Amino acid sequence: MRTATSGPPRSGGTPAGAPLPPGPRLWATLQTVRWLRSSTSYMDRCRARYGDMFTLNLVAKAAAGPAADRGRGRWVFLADPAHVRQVFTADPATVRTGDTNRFLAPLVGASSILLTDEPQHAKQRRLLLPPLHGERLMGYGELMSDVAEAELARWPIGEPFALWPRMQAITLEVVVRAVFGIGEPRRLAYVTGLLRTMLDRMTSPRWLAAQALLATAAHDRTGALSGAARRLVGPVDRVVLAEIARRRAAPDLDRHGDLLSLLVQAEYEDGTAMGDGELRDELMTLLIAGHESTATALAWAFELLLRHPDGPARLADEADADRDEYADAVVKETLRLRPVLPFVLRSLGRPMEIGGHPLPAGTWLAPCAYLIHRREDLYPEPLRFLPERFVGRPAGGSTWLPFGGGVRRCLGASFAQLEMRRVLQTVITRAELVPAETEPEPPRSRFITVAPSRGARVVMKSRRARTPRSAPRTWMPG
Ligand code: HEM
Repeated sequence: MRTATSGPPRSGGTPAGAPLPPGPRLWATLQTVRWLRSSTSYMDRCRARYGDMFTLNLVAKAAAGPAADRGRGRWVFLADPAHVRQVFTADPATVRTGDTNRFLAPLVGASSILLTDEPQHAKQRRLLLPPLHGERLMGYGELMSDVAEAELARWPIGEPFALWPRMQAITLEVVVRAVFGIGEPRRLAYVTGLLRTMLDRMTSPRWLAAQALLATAAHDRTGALSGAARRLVGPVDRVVLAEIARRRAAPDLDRHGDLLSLLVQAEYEDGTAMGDGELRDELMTLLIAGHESTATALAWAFELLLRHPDGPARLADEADADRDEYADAVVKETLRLRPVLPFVLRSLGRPMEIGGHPLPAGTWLAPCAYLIHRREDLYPEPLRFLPERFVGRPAGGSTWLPFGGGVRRCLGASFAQLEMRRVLQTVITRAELVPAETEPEPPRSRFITVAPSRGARVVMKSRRARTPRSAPRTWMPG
């Protein structure tokens, strides 16, 4: 076994022979074990040792599929905002994303927006973006508060429980209702139940281990499903395709406000519309991207806010006065300190020089929100949860990156922030919550997100009756 030393690693050599930025010289398997034990601590240690640009050699080839062969599991982490800006604003033919998301193909389907690159990706974004922004978005605010209200009524008083699964229930119901417009309770329970089962199985350690071992058999470049994946996704697929058929047959489609109805009517620039397969893939993408990440971010928001002196009281006071500034700051600070997706991935379609390092085509880059958010020069006392730093101050374009950036920036960023504000406001104004344990919860990696290790355990001391809102709330778009 080799030991960690500084300087350019031999193992960091590229197919073209140029050395990648420095990084640990351990075998890839050992680096992967350390990464799996705690990806965040490993990133912290590597940044302290190698600086703002370092290379990890991870056993990621199998999990990412054949397209990763060129990257060979070596990821160049970027923790300097100037380097990340350069990547996010680069020509899309040079900096690509589809290949790096290939491992999601069994779940989201080969034509998902997550897996395509320009020019197809831009066409898909033009269709998917409008229903998730502006006026349309505001229409979902009441739905979010109502779902949170109903969920809160089911929580026990005086007993410890984990908030994370409760947040998953809220965000799953919100996204299913927003996407499909299903309000009928039995059908809603059926659809959310199917999705929950699929997601729980696909993010279980057993499934992930099987994926890592069998990934190349599980899907090919076109994203064809393996038998195991098909058994898990099949029932959800059938429900999604049935909803698409129902919507296509609806005589009053233009009166529906749900995302599916809008997408069925949407047209590409050449006047064509999405086929059933494309619609299925985009809907699965929205359902999956739209629920787990928001639930985890909400669990972190409660875990951090409930330990912050005066935080809950200030958020409740402002909510009662129909003001959103502090809630918005809590959301931004939560996503700064605990970005649920700590980094994004890009692959180089052509050579590129970053920070004096010539990087050959095929290199994988990891613009790293987690490390940038912890820079003392950008955020004084970076390890403290201080929502006040965002009150009256907008988040910086290349210094606050929980939603990634450039042409791939999260399509649901505004939706997610609205949902986080509404759920926080509903719960904090209606319930007195305290942390169940005195020790703060450390981060723990789960699938591709980083969640509170104990699931954000709390005790609800009391619950209050609902107070009607006087007027629609104002809010700051993310
Ligand atoms: C707190 C919650 C969320 C977080 C932290 C989050 C984060 C992210 C990140 C980091 C990316 C990758 C961006 C990049 O590669 O530069 C992404 C992409 C995406 N997200 Fe989210 N997301 C959240 C919620 C949502 C919601 C609610 C939806 C939809 C309803 C959504 C839909 C998407 C889609 C469709 C993409 C792919 C965009 C593209 O490739 O063009 N996300 N998200």
